[in-house]
Amino acid sequence: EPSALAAIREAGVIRIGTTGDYKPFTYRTAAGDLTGADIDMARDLAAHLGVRAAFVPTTWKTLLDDFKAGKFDMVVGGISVNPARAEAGDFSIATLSDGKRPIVRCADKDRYVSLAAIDQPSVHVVVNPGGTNDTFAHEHFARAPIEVYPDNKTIFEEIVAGKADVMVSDGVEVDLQARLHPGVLCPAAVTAPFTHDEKAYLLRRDPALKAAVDAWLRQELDAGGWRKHLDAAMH
Ligand SMILES: O=C(O)C(=O)C[C@]1(C(=O)O)C=C[C@@H](O)C=C1
Repeated sequence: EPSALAAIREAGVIRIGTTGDYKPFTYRTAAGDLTGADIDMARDLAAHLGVRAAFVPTTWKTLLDDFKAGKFDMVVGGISVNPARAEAGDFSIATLSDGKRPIVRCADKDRYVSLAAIDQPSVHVVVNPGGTNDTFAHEHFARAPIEVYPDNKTIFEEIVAGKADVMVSDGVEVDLQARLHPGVLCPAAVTAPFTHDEKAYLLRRDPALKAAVDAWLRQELDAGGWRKHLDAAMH
């Protein structure tokens, strides 16, 4: 059986799974265009490999099954490294380190600053299903009601509208959504993030593919290519 990298080169295309619902990493606009820092990176990688990038839609709930079913060669878009994913494929070197923090209405920013303060029967936690936020919420909140909300593009409006009080999510997303909702949504004033997570690309298991992606990514990280795409997507 040829290596995944050889198959990609042979086909002239790399198939990239992505959810398209997670700014600043992967976001499908109303016009249908995919944008985001990891989308830009995936396009650059395809160009570097001399192949076409074919994006394949997936969801946080189905991402791992779709990957295992062979629907794509890699997965991008704010993907946290976790054991279940690492068992199914290879992770690239990390693009960034992040951690989960609460985002709340600004009036509550000094209130929901610990897991204990959030985990109360009167506090409504909202979570998008299928990703690491979902796992985190169900592991840490036993008393607070958890609302599973299916659309990560509009989930923050639940907090704005007062239908939910807290979402615990990746720091990069918390900071961006606070910026997109000025004076309305704020990062809670925690002293430290609740978790430490690495973001990386999930690759079909193949030493040649991992070597090629890591060498290219090392270069992008060192030369500022990644930073440029991330900064652009944060504005
Ligand atoms: O599953 C992951 O790796 C993620 O980090 C994705 C995840 C999540 O945990 O739900 C992170 C933040 C976004 O709000 C949407 C998806």
